[in-house]
Amino acid sequence: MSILAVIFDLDGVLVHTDQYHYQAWKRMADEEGIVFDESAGDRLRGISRMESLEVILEKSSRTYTSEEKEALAAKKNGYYRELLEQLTPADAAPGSHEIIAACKLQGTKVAIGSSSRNTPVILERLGLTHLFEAVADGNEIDNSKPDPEVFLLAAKKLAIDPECCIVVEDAEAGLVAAKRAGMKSAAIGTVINSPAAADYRLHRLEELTAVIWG
Ligand SMILES: O=P(O)(O)OC[C@H]1O[C@@H](O)[C@H](O)[C@@H](O)[C@@H]1O
Ligand SMILES: [Mg+2]
Repeated sequence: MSILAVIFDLDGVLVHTDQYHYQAWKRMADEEGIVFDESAGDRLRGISRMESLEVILEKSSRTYTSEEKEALAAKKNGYYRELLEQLTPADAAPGSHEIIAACKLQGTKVAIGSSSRNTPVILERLGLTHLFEAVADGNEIDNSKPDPEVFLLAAKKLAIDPECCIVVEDAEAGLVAAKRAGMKSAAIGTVINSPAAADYRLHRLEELTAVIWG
C-alpha cells in the first residue's frame, strides 16, 4: 500500500516546544516542591495536559482536589504560553520546510496530528498553518495518544485511508496511537533509542523522503 499522506506530530517533531513543555511543568513542579526531571518529562510526550499533571503529581506527598488540579494545569499553561511568545518562523525544526515541500512536489498530503490544544497558536507563530491540508489537535478529541483518535481524525479530514498514512512522532504514546490507527510510523528524537512501536527510525526529518519514495 503506497503512502498518500504524512501526519506530523507537532511538539518535538516540527518544533522544539517539547522543551517549553518541560520548562513550564518544571517551573510549576518546583513551586509545588515536587521532584521533576527530564526523564519524567519524557513520559509526558504525546499525552494530554491533565494526564501530564497526573504523572507529575505521582511524586507529590499530598493530594490535590480537582479544582486545585485545574488551577495547576492553568498555571503551567500560562508559563507555557509565555514561552510560546518567543517562537518565530525560524524555530521550525531543521528540515521541516524541506520535507513539507517534498511532499507537495510529490502530491503527498500533509497533516498535523497533535494532542496539544495550543496547536493553532504554534502553527501561526511558525507561519506554517497554510501548508497543511488538515489539522487535528487536542481541541477536537476526547482521547489523547496512545488512543488513535487524533490520527484517525486527521486521516478523515484528508479523506485518505489510515493504511495509506505515515505518522512522524517523538513520543512512545504517539507511535502506539499510529499503530492502533492502522498507520505506518516513523520515530524521531530520543524515542528512537527505546523499543518503541515504530516502523522506521529517523535521525533527521529529511530521512523521511527515503522512507516514502525510496
Ligand atoms: O497543554 P497542551 O499544549 O494542550 O499540550 C498537550 C500535550 O501536547 C503534546 O503535543 C505534548 O507532547 C504533551 O507533552 C502535552 O501535554
Ligand atoms: Mg510530540
